[in-house]
Amino acid sequence: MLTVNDVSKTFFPGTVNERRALHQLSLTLAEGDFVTVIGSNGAGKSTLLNAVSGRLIADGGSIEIDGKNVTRLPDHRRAKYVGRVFQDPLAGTAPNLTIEENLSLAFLRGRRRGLGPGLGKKRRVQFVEQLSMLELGLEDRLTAKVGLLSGGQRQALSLLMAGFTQPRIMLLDEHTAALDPQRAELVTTLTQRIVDTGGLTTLMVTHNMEQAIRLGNRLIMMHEGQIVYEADAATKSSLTVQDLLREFTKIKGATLSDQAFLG
Ligand SMILES: Nc1ncnc2c1ncn2[C@@H]1O[C@H](COP(=O)(O)OP(=O)(O)OP(=O)(O)O)[C@@H](O)[C@H]1O
Repeated sequence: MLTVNDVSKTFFPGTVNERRALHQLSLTLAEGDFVTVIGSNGAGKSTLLNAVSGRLIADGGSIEIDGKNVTRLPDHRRAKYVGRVFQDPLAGTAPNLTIEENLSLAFLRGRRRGLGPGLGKKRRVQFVEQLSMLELGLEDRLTAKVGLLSGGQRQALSLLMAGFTQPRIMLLDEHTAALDPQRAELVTTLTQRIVDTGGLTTLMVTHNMEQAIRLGNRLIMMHEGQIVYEADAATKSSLTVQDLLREFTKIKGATLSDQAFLG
């Protein structure tokens, strides 16, 4: 489903600001895999997601989604394959548009743009159905401006929108990190539900090790642009936060950033 083969990315090469963000990284996700990604600050987690989404073009290596080589495709040409939710609840939705207009945009993503055809009666019924799944009462507020929603509600909506068109790959980039613990838990539960319902192939970056263990069927740990530890489904089912900390201390000089530990 997703093949990242030997991908490298260096920012400002040959200058004093040179930063090697990804170093010959390879990763393969089968259909329906849900891989959680942890690692130190600056390990290259977001760069990996950016390389997959096309926001950044890798310097070397190749990326295939569903057997199609997308390595050189810019993000707007990968949009129909990729759903993404960012850390910032403001990033995934348009505040001045209503809930149903935002959903329409998501629905039309990767197709011809325009709000008109998105707002038919049939589609509205579908929106209500999808919103009900969030259990936040948003289905009764279709014409409310999204800017009026709380961070957690917006993030739940972003998640729904990202999963709406059954993307071939779902990218979640610390999407619960900016929320208070209660809302983060809600969005985590919704994530599991939306991924399960759609059978979505997913890469999720998190700084919360407990969440990384609880969600998904595989886990990877990154450090300095490489995957330094990987747990398959069998290993992950009995993995503990202590195990992960132990793995991490094997990497000399590194400190694993973990929100759960930072409180
Ligand atoms: N647009 C950019 N321009 C220059 N350097 C960048 C850029 N994006 C990332 N980097 C650098 O690349 C490295 C990897 O960054 P990245 O954001 O991928 O790490 P991360 O694992 O997501 O970190 P964090 O957990 O802190 O978000 C870092 O050294 C970072 O400073």
